[in-house]
Amino acid sequence: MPANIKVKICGLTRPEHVLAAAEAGAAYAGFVFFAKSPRHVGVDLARDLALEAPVGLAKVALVVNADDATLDTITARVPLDMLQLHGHETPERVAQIRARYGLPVMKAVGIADAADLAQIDTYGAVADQLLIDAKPPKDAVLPGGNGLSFDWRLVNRKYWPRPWMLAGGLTPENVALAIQMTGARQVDVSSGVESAPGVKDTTLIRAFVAAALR
Ligand SMILES: O=C(O)c1ccccc1NCC(=O)[C@H](O)[C@H](O)COP(=O)(O)O
Repeated sequence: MPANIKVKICGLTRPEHVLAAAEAGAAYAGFVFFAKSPRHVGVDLARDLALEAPVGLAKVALVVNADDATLDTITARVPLDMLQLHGHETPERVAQIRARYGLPVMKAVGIADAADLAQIDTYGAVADQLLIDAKPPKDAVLPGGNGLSFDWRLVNRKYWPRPWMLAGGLTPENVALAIQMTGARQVDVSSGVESAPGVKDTTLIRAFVAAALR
């Protein structure tokens, strides 16, 4: 029986790509609120995209070390189903955000080697979900969305009580193998469904979701 995989397409900036993700069978759409990102959306655009998203597509706001004022504005204006914290938020800050906004929180953890896996337990105690992503290079401008993968063997056959999503360098070509090697039940992609940084590609979105769900 095919596994019930959930797919998140992150960094969406255009309504046709939100629709393509939903029609292909993605479960989550991610909107990036990070000014240095080529995928950055302001609150007004994110609101329009979220309002046009088909019912059933969960809308996720990705923020990086956001303060309360920023989160107050985003959550007041954009209809959301989840917050994704992709910076250096402490476990205390994760718990605070979760309590303040009443939305499920997914905390990103960057993995380069086995020592990094401890974060999964630390943040698993306070977050609703975890995004297990490649650790960005030291000089990277972006803390995520760099199209880099980590050694999937690090998470092979591991069990964590919180739902988690595999991310980092996934593509239509490698996502099936990544799922098979890690046992992930959820996958997240950004660069791998783009024709250029920040430019999503409908054909690649469809191919990625099909490969993940097959
Ligand atoms: O995508 C961005 O521009 C971004 C900016 C700042 C923080 C995180 C960002 N993306 C994180 C994601 O959720 C990505 O989907 C995830 O890191 C995987 O990215 P990729 O390797 O490009 O598929």
